[in-house]
Formats: sequence, C-alpha cells, structure tokens
Amino acid sequence: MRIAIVGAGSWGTALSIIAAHKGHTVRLWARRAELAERLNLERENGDYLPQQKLPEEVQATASLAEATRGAEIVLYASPSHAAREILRALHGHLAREALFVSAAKGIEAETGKRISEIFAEELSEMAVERFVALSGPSFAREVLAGYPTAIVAASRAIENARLVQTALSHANLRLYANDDLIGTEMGGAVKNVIALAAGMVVGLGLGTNSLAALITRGLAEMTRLTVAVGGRAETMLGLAGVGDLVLTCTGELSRNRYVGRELGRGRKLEDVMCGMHEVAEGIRTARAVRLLAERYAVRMPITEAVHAVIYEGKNVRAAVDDLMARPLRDEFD
Ligand SMILES: NC(=O)C1=CN([C@@H]2O[C@H](COP(=O)(O)OP(=O)(O)OC[C@H]3O[C@@H](n4cnc5c(N)ncnc54)[C@H](O)[C@@H]3O)[C@@H](O)[C@H]2O)C=CC1
Ligand SMILES: O=C(CO)COP(=O)(O)O
Repeated sequence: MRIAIVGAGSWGTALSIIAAHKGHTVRLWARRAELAERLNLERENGDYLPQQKLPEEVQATASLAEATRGAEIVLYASPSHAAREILRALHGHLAREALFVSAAKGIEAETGKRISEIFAEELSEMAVERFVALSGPSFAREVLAGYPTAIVAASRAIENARLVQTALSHANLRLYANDDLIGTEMGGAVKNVIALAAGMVVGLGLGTNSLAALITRGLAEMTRLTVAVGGRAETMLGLAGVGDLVLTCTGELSRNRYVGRELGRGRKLEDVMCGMHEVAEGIRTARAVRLLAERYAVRMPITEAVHAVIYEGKNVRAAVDDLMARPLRDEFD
C-alpha cells in the first residue's frame, strides 16, 4: 500500500519505519523542509529517534500534496493542537476512498473536540466512516526496540478498523480492532492528564499506595467522562483505556509523566517546557477535559487538580491535600 504519515516526530517516524518493514511505500511529511531534507540524506531522525535507520521505502517531504498523492492510508501523527490547521490544509488532497488514521492523543483545548470531530468539520462528515483512531500503550522507542506491543484501531465502521489492523500489524506490533471510536479517542487523550498527576505524585516523593490510588481513581474519572460523551465503559478497560493509562503513569519514557514529575519536584512549568522539544499532550488537553467535564456535569477532581496546578498556579502539595480532604463517598456511582 501507499501510506502517507503526517508528522515526523517520534511516533510518526516509528510508524513509518514499521510500515516500511511491512512492505508499504511510505511518504513521511515533516513540517520543516530542512528536516525532510535531512531525513532523506541522513536516513535517520536524530532529533526524535536517534540511531533508528529509515528504510529506503520511506521518503520524507515537506509538501502535503506530495506526501498524500495516491495514498490509500493517510496517518496523522502530529500533535493534536496542530490537527485543525493540518486537516484544513489536507482538503482536496485526500482520495475519496482513502482511510484516515489518527494516532494523536489529545482533544482541542478551545472547543473540547476530538480529532474525529475536527475531521468531520474540516473535511467531511460523511468521511467519518473512514476515520480510524490508533491508540493504546506504545512508546515509540519500545516498539522500535522490538518489544511486543498491543494497540487498538477503532472506527465507527469496524471493517475500516480491520483494514488498518491488517495494514499495520507486524512482528512485535499487534493491533486489535474496535468499533468504539469515541471511547478510544477519549482514553488516549484523558490518560495524558492523569499521567501528569501521576508524575506529580512521583515528584513529590509519595509512595506506591498513592500512585495506585491515583491510577484507579483516574480510571474512574476517565470512564465517567467517556460514557457521558458517548463512548463505552468497556473501552476504558481495554488497551486504549487502562492499558495506556498504566503505561503512561508508570513508564519512565512518558513525556506527560516527566512534566508532572518535574512540577512535583517544585520546578516551574515554563522552565520544564523550555528544556523539552517533544509534545506533552496532557497540558493542553487538561483544558479540554475540564471544559467537557463542565459541559457534561461530570465530576473530575484529578483533572481539576491538574488544571489548578498548571493554569492557576496552585501548589502541587496543596492540590494533593485538597483531593484527600474532599467529602467521603461511595466507590462506585
Ligand atoms: N511518542 C510516542 O511514543 C507516541 C506518541 N503518540 C502521539 O502522537 C502524537 C505525536 O507525538 P510525537 O510523535 O511523540 O511528537 P514529538 O514530540 O516527537 O514530535 C512532534 C512533532 O510535531 C511537530 N510539530 C509541533 N508543532 C506543530 C504544528 N503546530 N504543526 C505541525 N507540526 C508540529 C514537531 O516539529 C515534531 O516534528 C501525539 O499526539 C502523541 O500523544 C502516540 C503514541 C506513542
Ligand atoms: O501515549 C504514549 C504511549 O502510549 C506516550 O505518552 P507520552 O506522550 O506521555 O510520552
């Protein structure tokens, strides 16, 4: 197949290498022409995935038109805050029968919209049947290290999820198909907010009791919001829910957990961010999740706490104390 991968950060680069190993012809779109040129010359993405060779089947380009020409699958792997602008630019470049796969894990901060909703607005409501969300526990570096990894391809039209499942499953990467598009998108996005909180717990030096409590109650709030917006609770018990939540809340490679940990250690957000060139989706998504929680009247105390630390200057320790001091309640609603 011909696959266009839109985004040459760590996940886009890793997926392009896997797709090439699978025998597909890959065009990898990089926003910066200088990066596209460097990728083609050096055959390596030193900024994001050093020492990983780009196979010959991967050709980089900074032109969206060139990347998507003749593509049967267009796979979005850029940060979610760039989705609206890039989807708008894709208008007219997407073949009618092409599948669109989104590997981004975030929600638009200003509107609370998922990537599939932005896709419907910017491209076509009808085409949402061909929209597939790719999510689940998958650090790019571990996938390329050959570690067995299981993720989900989800679409309103299960047959399209299955097409992507077949196209991308390879050796150590096993895809499951799922028809809960909303739940899959929600899981991948909201877990990043909870991972920020998990990092704060670690940075404060709290123990494993605290981390286990945070993950479990984080899952409870992810599930409440997902169900409220139309996803399924069952999906939160799968790879795109608890699977990715556990990975991101405990894995040293997580950028979201890293940012939370540094905040827990007392550093300021601006200082943490200025030393980072990779995306931590949970920072913007915390705004979106809070917006949705308000809109759907869903209790999300951990998200509230993360939002207060990041956007309202609240002290991390005080946020934890306030979470513990809330009125007592039943475990399940
Ligand atoms: N890195 C990983 O292991 C995984 C990442 N993801 C998701 O994939 C998406 C992309 O993440 P990564 O590849 O890790 O990102 P990254 O942080 O490695 O790279 C981000 C890329 O996006 C570019 N970029 C930044 N702002 C942009 C804009 N406004 N317009 C266009 N391009 C822009 C950067 O130049 C860079 O090439 C995120 O939603 C992330 O949550 C999902 C699974 C695994
Ligand atoms: O989503 C991820 C792996 O599944 C990556 O998480 P981070 O963006 O926190 O690194």
